[in-house]
Amino acid sequence: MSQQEVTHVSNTGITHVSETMMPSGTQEAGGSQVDSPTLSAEQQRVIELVKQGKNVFFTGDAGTGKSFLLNHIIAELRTIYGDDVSAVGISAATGIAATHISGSTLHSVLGCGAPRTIDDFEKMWGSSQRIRALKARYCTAVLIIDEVSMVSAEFFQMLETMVKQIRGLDAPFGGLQLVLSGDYFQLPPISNAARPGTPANAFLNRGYTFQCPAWSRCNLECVLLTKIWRQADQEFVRLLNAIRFGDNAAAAELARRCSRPLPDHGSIKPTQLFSRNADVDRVNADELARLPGTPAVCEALDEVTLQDELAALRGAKPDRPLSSTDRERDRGRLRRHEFFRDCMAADKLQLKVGAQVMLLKNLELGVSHSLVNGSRGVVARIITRTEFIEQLQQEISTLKRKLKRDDSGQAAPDAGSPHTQHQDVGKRLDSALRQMQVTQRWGTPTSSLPVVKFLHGRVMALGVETFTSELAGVGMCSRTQIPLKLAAALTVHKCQGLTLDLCRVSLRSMFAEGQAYVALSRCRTLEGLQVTDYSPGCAKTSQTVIRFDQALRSGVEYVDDAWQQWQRAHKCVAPPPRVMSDAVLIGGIRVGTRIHGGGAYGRGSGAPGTQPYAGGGAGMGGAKATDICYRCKQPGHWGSNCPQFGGGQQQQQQPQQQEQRQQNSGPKRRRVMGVTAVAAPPAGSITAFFKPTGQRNGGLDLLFGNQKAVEADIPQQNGHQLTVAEAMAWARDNLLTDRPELFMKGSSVRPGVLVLLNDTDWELCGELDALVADGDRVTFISTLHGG
Ligand SMILES: Nc1ncnc2c1ncn2[C@@H]1O[C@H](COP(=O)(O)OP(=O)(O)OP(=O)(O)O)[C@@H](O)[C@H]1O
Repeated sequence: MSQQEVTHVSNTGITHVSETMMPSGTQEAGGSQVDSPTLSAEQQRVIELVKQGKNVFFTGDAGTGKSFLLNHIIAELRTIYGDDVSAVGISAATGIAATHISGSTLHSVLGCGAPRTIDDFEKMWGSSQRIRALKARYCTAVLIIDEVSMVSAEFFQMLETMVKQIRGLDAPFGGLQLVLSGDYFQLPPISNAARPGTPANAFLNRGYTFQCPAWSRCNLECVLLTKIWRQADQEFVRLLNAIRFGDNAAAAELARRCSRPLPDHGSIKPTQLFSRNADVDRVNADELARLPGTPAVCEALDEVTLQDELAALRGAKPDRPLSSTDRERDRGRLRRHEFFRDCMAADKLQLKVGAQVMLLKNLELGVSHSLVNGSRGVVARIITRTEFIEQLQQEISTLKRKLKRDDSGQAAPDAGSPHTQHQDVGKRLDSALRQMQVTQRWGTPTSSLPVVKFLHGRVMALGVETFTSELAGVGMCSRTQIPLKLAAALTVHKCQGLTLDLCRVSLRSMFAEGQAYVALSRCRTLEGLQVTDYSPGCAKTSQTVIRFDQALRSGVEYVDDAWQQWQRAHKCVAPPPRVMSDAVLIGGIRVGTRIHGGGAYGRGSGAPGTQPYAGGGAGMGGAKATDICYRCKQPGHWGSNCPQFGGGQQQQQQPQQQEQRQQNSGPKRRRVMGVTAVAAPPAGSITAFFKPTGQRNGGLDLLFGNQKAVEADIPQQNGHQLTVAEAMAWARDNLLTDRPELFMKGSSVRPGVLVLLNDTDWELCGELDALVADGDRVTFISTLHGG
């Protein structure tokens, strides 16, 4: 690889920001270039472990070459997996970190988006393409996660649970090989605080990955990189290392030594780093003013859509018609919504040729040279909307022709991997068609749009994109705007992973742990660094991270009780009011028999108070003829009964059962992560929900009277709140019709049975000791026999 010295050349002659991107990896400390960089022994050791198929986590100070090494690992894996690029999932915690390894964000690689509730993880089942990839191509392959310090414990745990379910293998991450890289002394995950009224299923994104049960299960080989490559000056390294551990005296000393202004480098401007967006915006505006000419002002198209309009757009039936007064009130609420103040895309974006910019959306994910949130570039030209549409039309015709040629087998002989290139073309075409649609709705024919030259050399005319925010029960706010932000100055959160030759760091209002360390460690040399606004206490370090680091260095396993504490805290959050009724399905598979009255009614389908298995309609397993399977996308059955996945063997419903179901009305059910959830019980009772989903012989359903699901009100045990262990024992004693040893082993479930508490892996909730409250749902899923 050759060094990619990135300079942004504008046609004004001004060259802003000199920075070196990670993929280069050919810099010696101090900045001199070497022709063929050699890996150090410790870096080489990591490569060997990866080649041996081990799950690996490597860490080290800022500048120890983690991203550099990852690029080498990716190259090695390419030689192992050849053209099958999708065999290696290349991801990072943030969009900008992903650009350093030519990958995508972890959210997009695994398809869960940025989750707001636990239910959002079900999106991972949403793409049949991704599921096929996870099940088949990824079977023997690798998932790479860079900047893993910014992935939360809860996120990591949910991913592990979901990947395991999707792949149908109980091994950690369903047997995927993991390569994790990051430095926990740098920026932590951004977590959300739970407040009274926060929904019980809100996703709070808490903790460091090493605090969740999945981490220890992954059996990671941990390697500590010790050689710092970014900085050669040992005095600089010493100060940075002290700041890493929260030494504010060292931060003060560095600030004093680097307080002088930087020498004038002519057209090359230092990158300015701030903790807060407001400072970044101010500096960017000043820098823009310095560029010649009048700025093009690009106005956003802001819209609000009421709940019933939204439902209609999504093909659903609105709940109830709103009066015109209510509609006006809701519209007002949406227009005043904070989204329009906080949206990353400005309402009036000012651009000039030569302006430094950063992309705010992931475009064309998964193609080579993906453009992602955080990609840096410079405005090369400004064109009108009409010109943009013409260019896009030409591009669309070219892409269509190319696709057609590929389809007819006339791909160029040197095409490398025709399959991958074909996919790239398809994705680019999709993206171009989408852009055409959105951009035609925005602005006027003479509105300005930028042509941007990105860091890896790609020049691209940008249309607009839509940013949205939904206000539950009211509607949706949306802003359609060019997905760019001025970037002569950056927030520290956006600069993690960069190596800079010249930078000016403001230490004002550093609010996060590791933030000052990240900012100060970007620069190669003391000579290239200017520090302003020192404030006492700016160097912050997490004590948890220090303890983890100590454990790592002494080779012992790190353990704390954060996991249990979060679960207890989460339980204190008041769940949203839920309505009790008797049996309604919302888009789910059906469902089971309700057994009232605890032990007395407990056994089998013929027990008093039970209702027979009731399907959801004319299709298989309760699906209606119009219901679409998420797995094969065919109508008439749900994923759990998909014939292509071994389902569909259960009997078609009897008319009597259909009739029974039509009579049911009540507990609202949703599909959550491939299982069925049920609404709250009457006050005073405790309800657990059992969903044995074994599919063939030996499946849990056989043990529960051959029922797909069983619900039960469990009497309070021994006067205290029920634990999952007690709920399970009760189920064994009262509901099981056969072979308890296939359900439980000792006081726990037998291996191969997954347990979810309120749709969350029970490991996140304290396993056997987790408390079950009124309305909680306990779900058992057999992963054996294709369950
Ligand atoms: N073996 C090597 N030979 C030459 N240069 C190297 C080597 N390893 C790393 N470097 C260089 O060191 C610099 C820092 O590397 P890199 O950015 O990968 O570190 P990092 O550990 O990922 O840093 P951070 O944690 O701050 O993101 C880069 O300029 C990179 O090219």
